[in-house]
Amino acid sequence: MSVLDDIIAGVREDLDVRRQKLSLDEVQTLARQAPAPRDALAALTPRAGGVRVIAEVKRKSPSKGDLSAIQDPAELAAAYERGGAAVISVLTEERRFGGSLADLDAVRAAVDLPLLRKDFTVDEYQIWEARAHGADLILLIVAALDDATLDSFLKLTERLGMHALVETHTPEEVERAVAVGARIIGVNVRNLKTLEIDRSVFAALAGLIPAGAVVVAESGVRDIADVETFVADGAQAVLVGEALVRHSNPELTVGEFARAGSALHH
Ligand SMILES: O=P(O)(O)OC[C@@H](O)[C@@H](O)c1c[nH]c2ccccc12
Repeated sequence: MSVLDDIIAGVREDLDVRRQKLSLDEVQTLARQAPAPRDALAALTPRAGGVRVIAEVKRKSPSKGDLSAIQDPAELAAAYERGGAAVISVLTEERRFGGSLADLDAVRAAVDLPLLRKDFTVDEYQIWEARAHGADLILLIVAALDDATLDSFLKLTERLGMHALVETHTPEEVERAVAVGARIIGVNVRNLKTLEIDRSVFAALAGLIPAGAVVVAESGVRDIADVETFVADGAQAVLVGEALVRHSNPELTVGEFARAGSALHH
């Protein structure tokens, strides 16, 4: 069983527990009562001379273990916002990433930016749940979904006024993302089946993404030089977790990353 399969098995178990407490019907009602979604696509659409930063609240990961004892996710997200993040990502997967919907709620209450609920979406319930908790963007990992499911999840997401970051790691997955009409396409340079990072995957795949879709480089950003490389290879946005949560001044670092991209356009 790959790491991805293993993570998804846990996600499904945890989801069954939540569904016992709150039915799909009840979550749908909460989603319909939630304040209107913010436009994550607009927030990620490139401006002249700048890379958009999606700054992630990430406590731990299966590859690295504990990353940061984040005492106050709301305070961290507020620092990201002050630093110039375009979107805040909040991991909600519990077992491997130490996240929760409580973290998402805390961040929602603290910032005005669009929020990405970062999880392994394998059930329609999670999409309604994301909206009920104030998310504006969800993650759809192509490797975890068949074509029909990917298509129906993307349609439901957009019907609820949200957008999807459609994550890929191979040329075939980019093709599948494009085929369902994804408007925000991420290239994760970490292979979720082996957890290995290969930054060269970004350049190889970015060129396959048609103009009109927002191109996001995900994972493996260590420093300004990495941001510059991804931007030079076609990234319009970068998704950064570890480098921000480990830094003593995340606000400053978000700003540096956002500017690192823009320097290349002058
Ligand atoms: O911490 P990093 O290397 O900056 O990576 C952030 C983000 O890309 C990573 O958390 C991620 C990308 N795709 C995912 C899918 C599930 C969980 C996590 C992820």
